[in-house]
Amino acid sequence: MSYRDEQGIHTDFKERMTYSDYLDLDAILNSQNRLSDHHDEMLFIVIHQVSELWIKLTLHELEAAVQSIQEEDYQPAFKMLARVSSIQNQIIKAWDVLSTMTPSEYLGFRDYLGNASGFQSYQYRLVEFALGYKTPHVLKIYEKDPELKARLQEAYEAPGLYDVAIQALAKEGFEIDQSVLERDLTETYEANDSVERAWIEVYRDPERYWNLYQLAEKLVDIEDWMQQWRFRHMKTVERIIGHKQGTGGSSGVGYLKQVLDHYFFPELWNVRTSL
Ligand code: HEM
Ligand SMILES: N[C@@H](CC(=O)c1ccccc1NC=O)C(=O)O
Repeated sequence: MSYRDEQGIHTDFKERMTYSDYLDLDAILNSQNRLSDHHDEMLFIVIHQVSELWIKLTLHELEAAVQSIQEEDYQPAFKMLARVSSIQNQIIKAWDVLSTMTPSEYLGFRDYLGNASGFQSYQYRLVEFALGYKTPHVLKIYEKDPELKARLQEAYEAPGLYDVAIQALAKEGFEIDQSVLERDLTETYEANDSVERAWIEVYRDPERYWNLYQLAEKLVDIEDWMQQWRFRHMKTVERIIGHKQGTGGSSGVGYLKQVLDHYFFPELWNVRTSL
């Protein structure tokens, strides 16, 4: 006879549940569809799929962290942001595996990729948006997919991690320019003196502003790892395709070098000089 356990779960449901069903492994493990019969295409697909899965978890954590910070519930936010950094560290290690692929091996199946490119990774754009980097041209790619476009548009207009961190500074009593507090969220965040002055105070007296100080350092961790990911991507691309044009239509390595110049949380880096 079937009955419920102390958590209200049916025992016959428990008996039916399996490892594969729970994890939907059929869907996941039947999604490595090579277009060529080149041995290394499997590596290429798997690296991208695991990266996208980690990015999915990153977004889940970032969205919840933004909400916690807005609610001034800092401890859970710190935990989630620490997890994001740990995931970033994990994805960066994937470049070591991918680098075992030589230029000749990649060229053996590159043509099959057509115009597909990491440039089209919408999850990567959602991370950039969550970090306040709002580049409008990336939205155009998704015109043909209204559902996806709507999700991106929403994130594009929403406050990012740094916006809520700056609101936290204002809630603590720091004088932050209205132009920042009421900024157009669809623009990429730009450095502001009142924000830098506030962070300087926080860094001069960490004990007094312990939550804000911890928050700042978590943001620096995330930006630091993000830059390391971008750098390893650029270098891996250089060792595999040199300065060839990208399948997405960009200059390739030149473009990837250029995005490295962008700072997500500029004042947190400036503060190091100003202190
Ligand atoms: C052989 C390996 C790889 C090569 C040769 C490569 C090459 C490139 C190039 C040339 C671009 C510039 C856009 C273009 O014109 O196509 C690009 C962008 C991008 N790639 Fe890769 N990539 C590789 C692996 C990866 C992996 C493993 C990921 C992880 C998900 C990834 C994610 C991205 C993302 C997110 C962008 C957009 C970057 C931006 O706009 O800032 N790529 N890639
Ligand atoms: N942009 C790459 C192609 C590429 O890397 C790619 C192609 C399809 C799916 C994911 C990719 N990865 C990252 O850009 C190239 O120019 O070779």
